[in-house]
Amino acid sequence: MQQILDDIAAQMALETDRGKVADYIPQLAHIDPNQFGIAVATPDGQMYTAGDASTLFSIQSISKIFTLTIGLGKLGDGLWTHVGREPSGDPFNSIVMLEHETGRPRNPFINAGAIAVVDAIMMGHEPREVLGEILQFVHFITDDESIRFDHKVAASEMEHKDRNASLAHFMKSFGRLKHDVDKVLGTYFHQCSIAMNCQQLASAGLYLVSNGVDKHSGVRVINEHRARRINSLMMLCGHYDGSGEFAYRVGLPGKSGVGGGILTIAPGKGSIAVWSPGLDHIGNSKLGLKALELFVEKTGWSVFSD
Ligand SMILES: NC(=O)CC[C@H](N)C(=O)O
Repeated sequence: MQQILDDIAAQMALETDRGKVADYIPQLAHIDPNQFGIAVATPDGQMYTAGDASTLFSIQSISKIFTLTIGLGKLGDGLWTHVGREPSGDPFNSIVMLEHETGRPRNPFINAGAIAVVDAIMMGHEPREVLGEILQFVHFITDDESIRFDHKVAASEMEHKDRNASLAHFMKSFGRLKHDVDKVLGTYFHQCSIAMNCQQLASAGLYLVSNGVDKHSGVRVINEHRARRINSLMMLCGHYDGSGEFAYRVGLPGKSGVGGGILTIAPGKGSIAVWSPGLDHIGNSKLGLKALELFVEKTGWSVFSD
């Protein structure tokens, strides 16, 4: 495994077409695109890394896996009255379907859906309390209390909130959001601003590798059928309108973020985190996708092969 990761990192270092760093969040625009990291965590407690696997980056939409898990834990299947579970085929920040579907977002991984999930888990509480709960959850699944929000990134998103604010107000106009829009957005932007490195992220994914149980601690994080369903949603919706391409090229549940990270789950085998800040035209990490495609070719880790 170590050799495989070293080979991938060496190959990625030679790539010249690295995509474009997200600049609609100004705080992310200055990040050096010449970085690449990969980490693999396995249920037996091993961690393999290569490249910039210990450099912190903004996990952005990868955090939507964690709020979905929390939402399912709190509301059970009641969560599905707030958000659907169908792929959208549209960009992550699209508003078009909301009008036809009475303000109920297609799935929890597009921005509108993640905002609806945040509103659902707030349950009358203040952003600070909800954020405390989200961070505590991340500390719990990583067993790492050093993980923090990046307040500068969150503030930068709040300053340029127009698109997400439009989504939120539009949903509220259909009576879909219960809380004050700015409070929901503030919570959502902070959740997206969590800074983690590939090692921490790979370790965070382990509960989805082992049917909802964190094998490190032996603690059950979520029940088995919910873990399976989160993986299904990641496979179908985790890369927005690039989900089909990701399934075709990688064949594993994965969730990307505009910080350039991708968390990928190989059920029963391991959790793979990759990071390279340059994005493709859809907003998914360009080298991240390439590296995962290589990884799956070399390891045979795919839900479509045994
Ligand atoms: N795809 C993403 O990672 C998008 C998340 C980002 N915080 C946004 O709302 O635009």
